[in-house]
Amino acid sequence: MLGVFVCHTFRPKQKGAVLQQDNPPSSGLIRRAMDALLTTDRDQRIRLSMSVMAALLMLCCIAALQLVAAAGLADAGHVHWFSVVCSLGLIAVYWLIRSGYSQRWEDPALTFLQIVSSVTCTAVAYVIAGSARGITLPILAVILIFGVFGLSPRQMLFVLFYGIAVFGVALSVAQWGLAHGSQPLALTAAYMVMIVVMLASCTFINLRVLASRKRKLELAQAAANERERAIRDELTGLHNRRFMLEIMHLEGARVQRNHQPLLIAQLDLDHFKHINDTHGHDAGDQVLAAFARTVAGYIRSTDILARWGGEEFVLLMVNTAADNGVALLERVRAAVQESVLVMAAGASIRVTVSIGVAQLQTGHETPIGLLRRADEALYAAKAQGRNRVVLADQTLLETTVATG
Ligand SMILES: Nc1nc2c(ncn2[C@@H]2O[C@H](COP(=O)(O)OP(=O)(O)OP(=O)(O)O)[C@@H](O)[C@H]2O)c(=O)[nH]1
Repeated sequence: MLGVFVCHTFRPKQKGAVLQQDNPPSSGLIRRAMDALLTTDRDQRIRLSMSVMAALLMLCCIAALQLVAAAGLADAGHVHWFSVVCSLGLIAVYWLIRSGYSQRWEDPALTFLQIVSSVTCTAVAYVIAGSARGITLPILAVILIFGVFGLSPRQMLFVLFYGIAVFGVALSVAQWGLAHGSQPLALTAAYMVMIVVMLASCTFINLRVLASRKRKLELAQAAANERERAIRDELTGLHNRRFMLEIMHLEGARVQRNHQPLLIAQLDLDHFKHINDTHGHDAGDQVLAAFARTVAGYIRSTDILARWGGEEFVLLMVNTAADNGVALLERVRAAVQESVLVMAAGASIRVTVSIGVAQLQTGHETPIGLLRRADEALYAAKAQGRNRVVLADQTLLETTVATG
């Protein structure tokens, strides 16, 4: 039963036809029943499966108490009421999660509520279980194991102190409050010691587990930050040469496989040395950053722009035909020509850009070969007077777009 429950609880959302055919005929029925019980929503399914597992555990506890009562060791009336109240509690928790009502709260899985109420029920079970009260200790242990992985450190600390308090009361009631329940005080003390040990150990493990989970997250975050730093250009915020080389190889292989057009453009600011010499290096930096923003505002989200180095940029345009790419680059060129960067000191700086662009030749051309042709086209653009777009392979486009 539990095996079926676990298999169907964590099954993938979609199953292929082949897999479904391989299943025995009853599996469809079981799956439908599981879907009805746990829903098909992945998050809800996890929450409900945990609460159903906790409920099965509590039902085992109830069954054990019923056996104890049947053996005449516990008051049947008390056990009866305990069973009814616990069952109603389990149904209420299941309903709150299944209906989606619990999603209004911070903890939609109701883990904390379930663990605190389970600890309370176990303490009550200790009181009413008579001389068989020892059976409640393993139940408490299993409940606490759920807490180790499901509670925050603060919640777990609450459970620690609450557990000590509620079991302290339960042990006192069982020891001194019930005429039929008394046992040697030393045995009660031994129970209390074991309960405190269990609660404290589980709290310790919870803190360790969460600390290592946090450390793992921090390491993953640090690795992600490091990776981001390694592929970003600090000045412009664009991707850098290293990233562009990686992407060029990946995209190059992909488009060759899928026979899609791929364009690479090299963009180089004109007479940038003059800007540095006239306005200073800081002003040059601001021009580079402003240029990056201008170009980024014109390209599509699927295009990738990177700073290749110095005042040189590379733009990769996937699935783009030569005429469309050249038209876009022409708009970029015009926008750069139009924009004016006003410096704090009052000086206004204008720049122009020369652009060489090439389309990947189907067959065996590598992205590096493509880049070389784009670079040659850029050289041609510079040679023809700058501030223009030159396409490497003129047969792809009737005319080279050239403006002065
Ligand atoms: N401010 C600034 N300048 C840089 C940076 N990287 C490179 N440069 C400068 O960019 C200038 C590039 O000069 P050149 O290669 O002669 O090119 P150019 O002056 O743009 O001339 P053409 O490309 O032929 O139009 C050099 O003066 C570099 O020092 C940077 O990060 N910031």
